[in-house]
Amino acid sequence: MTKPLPLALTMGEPAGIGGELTLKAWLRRHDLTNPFLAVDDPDRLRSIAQSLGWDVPIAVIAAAEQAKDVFADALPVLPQPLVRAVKPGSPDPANGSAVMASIQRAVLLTQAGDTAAMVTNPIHKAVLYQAGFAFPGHTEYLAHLLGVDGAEVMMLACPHLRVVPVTIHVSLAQAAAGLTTQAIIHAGQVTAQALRRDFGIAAPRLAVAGLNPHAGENGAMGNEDAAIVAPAVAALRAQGIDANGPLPADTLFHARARAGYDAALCMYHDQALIPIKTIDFDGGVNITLGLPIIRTSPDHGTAFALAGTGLAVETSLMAALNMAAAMAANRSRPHG
Ligand SMILES: NC(=O)C1=CN([C@@H]2O[C@H](COP(=O)(O)OP(=O)(O)OC[C@H]3O[C@@H](n4cnc5c(N)ncnc54)[C@H](O)[C@@H]3O)[C@@H](O)[C@H]2O)C=CC1
Ligand SMILES: NCC(=O)COP(=O)(O)O
Repeated sequence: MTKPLPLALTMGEPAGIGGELTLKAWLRRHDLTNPFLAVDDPDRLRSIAQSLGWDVPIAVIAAAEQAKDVFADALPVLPQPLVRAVKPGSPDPANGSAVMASIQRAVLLTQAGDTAAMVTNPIHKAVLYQAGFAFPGHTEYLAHLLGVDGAEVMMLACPHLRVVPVTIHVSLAQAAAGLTTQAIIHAGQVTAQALRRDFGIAAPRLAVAGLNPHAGENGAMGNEDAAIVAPAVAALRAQGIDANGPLPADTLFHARARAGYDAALCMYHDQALIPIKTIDFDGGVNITLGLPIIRTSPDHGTAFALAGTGLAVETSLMAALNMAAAMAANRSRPHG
C-alpha cells in the first residue's frame, strides 16, 4: 500500500506554544492518519525538546517526499531559520519574516501536491502586524497568497458542532454595518459545497442565525434580520440548499438544536466561536474553506503564558492534523 502524502505544518509564532505542540504531535504520531513535516527552525525545535526532556529526534529534510520515510523515527523538518533566538512568551517582531515564510512555503508545497494539506500553528496577530503583516489573520492571508481574495470562508468544527462566521475579524460595529445578503449567500454556498465534498454529507442542512436578539422580533429589535438575512436564506433555498433562518442565536446551540443542522451560519465572530470553544475548546478545528487547497488549524491561539512549560494541550492540533488528512482523502475519492 502506498503511504499517504505528508501534511505541511507551519511554525506559527515562535514565542508561543506552537513548537511544543508540534513536538507533542510527533510523540503521539501513532494517533495520526498522515505523517507531517514541520516548516520550522530545526535548532529551536531541538532546543524546546531538550529543555522539556522530550525524546524527539529531528530529521532535517530537503524535500517533502522524504518526510514519510523518516516520520516513524524522527520529526521531519524543512528548515526555516529564525532571525533571532526565541525566549518563550516574549515575541520578537524580527522573527515575523520567518513566520510568514513558513506559511508561504506550506502553501507552495500544498499547491504543488507535495503535501496533502497545510496545517497552521497559531500566529500572534499584533506581533506580526509590527513585522508588516497586512492581513487580519491566516484566513485572509491564505486567500491572498492563492489569488482568491474575498472567496475565503472560515469554519470551526468539532464532533458536535460546525460554525461559520459570515463576518470575521472586524469590530462588532463593523460586522453589523457591513453584513450583506451577498456575503451570507457566499458563505452558505461554500459551506454547503464543503459539507458535501470534504465531510461526505450528501444533503447538508444549514441553520442561519439572526443578527439581533430573537432574530429581530419582527423588527422590534432591528430590521437586519428581515432585510438582509431572510433574503439570503431565500436565495440559498432557491439554489437547492437546505437553509433555515433567520433563527434566534441564543437557542441555536443546545444539543437538541444542534441535531437539526450540519453547520450554523453565524453573523459575527463571537456568535460562532463562543459556542464551539465552550463546547470543545480542546477539540475544535479551524478550517479555511473557499481555497484551492486544504488548510486547518487548532482553534486556539499562541497562549504565551504557557509557552515553554510543556503544559499546552495538543489535542486541538491533533484534531486539525487528522481533519486535514480526512478532507484530503475525501477530495481524492471519486464523487458520483
Ligand atoms: N489560528 C491562529 O493563528 C489563531 C491565533 N490567535 C491569536 O493568538 C493570540 C492570543 O490569543 P488569545 O485570545 O489569548 O487566545 P489563546 O487561545 O492563545 O488563549 C486563551 C486561553 O486559552 C489557553 N490555551 C490556549 N491554547 C491552549 C492549549 N493548547 N492548551 C491549554 N491551554 C490553552 C491560554 O492559556 C489562555 O488561557 C492572539 O494574537 C490571537 O489573535 C488566536 C486564535 C487562533
Ligand atoms: N478567531 C479565530 C482566529 O483568530 C483564527 O484566525 P486565522 O489566523 O485562522 O485567520
